[in-house]
Amino acid sequence: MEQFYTIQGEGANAGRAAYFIRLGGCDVGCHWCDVKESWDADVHPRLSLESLVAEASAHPGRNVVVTGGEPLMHDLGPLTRALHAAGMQTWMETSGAHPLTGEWDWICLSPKKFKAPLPEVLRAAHELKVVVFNKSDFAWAEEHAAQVGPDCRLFLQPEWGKAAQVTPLIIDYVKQHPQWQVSLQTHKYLDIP
Ligand SMILES: C[S@@+](CC[C@H](N)C(=O)[O-])C[C@H]1O[C@@H](n2cnc3c(N)ncnc32)[C@H](O)[C@@H]1O
Ligand SMILES: Nc1nc2[nH]cc(C(=O)O)c2c(=O)[nH]1
Ligand code: SF4
Ligand SMILES: [Mg+2]
Repeated sequence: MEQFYTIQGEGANAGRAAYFIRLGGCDVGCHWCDVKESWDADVHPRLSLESLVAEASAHPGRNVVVTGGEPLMHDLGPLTRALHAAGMQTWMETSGAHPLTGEWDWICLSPKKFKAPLPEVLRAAHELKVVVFNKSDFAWAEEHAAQVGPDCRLFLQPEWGKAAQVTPLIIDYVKQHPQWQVSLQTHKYLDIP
């Protein structure tokens, strides 16, 4: 759908330069999704692997975030092998609702109520990032934290439209449950892509 070089705004790698590849297509249907224009894969241009990897490599940063849409709706083996061959680090943003493909240096799993994450993605995640829309989401976050590996880092991120109401709840929760960290969508505050 689009490619851009920016700063990773969210989660464990927030603040680090990264080239984003946003793949079209998502069937999860989050009502608060901030990129609904990504959902229909057919309206976006198809690019060759070679041109995508060449564009990614043309920047000083070596980190590539593959996001979407839902990237795991595609077979990500060829893309991630080509990125690794070009010396790039491969990071993914996923809901985990489709089978895991690709070679990953960092997987950020953001599970959704609308289509459950698969156990194989929960086990492989380096980071669990739960979007908090209301107070019932803390118990739901803990259910998923119980299914990830022991080294997986845990983040709570306010849903953007509810940030004024839920951010104070997240702050209180993290103070009481310090295994969790706050994740903000810092790129929105910085007004960058
Ligand atoms: C647009 S999604 C694309 C990748 C994948 N489909 C997913 O949901 O993880 C990228 C990240 O943005 C988060 N996100 C999407 N809409 C949001 C919103 N309104 N507020 C906060 N986070 C949001 C998702 O949970 C995910 O962590
Ligand atoms: N700067 C920036 N950081 C991000 N982290 C995850 C994003 C995404 O949409 O997947 C995103 C995004 O869209 N922009
Ligand atoms: S899974 Fe990700 S891209 Fe799909 S609707 Fe939800 S937030 Fe948007
Ligand atoms: Mg985004």
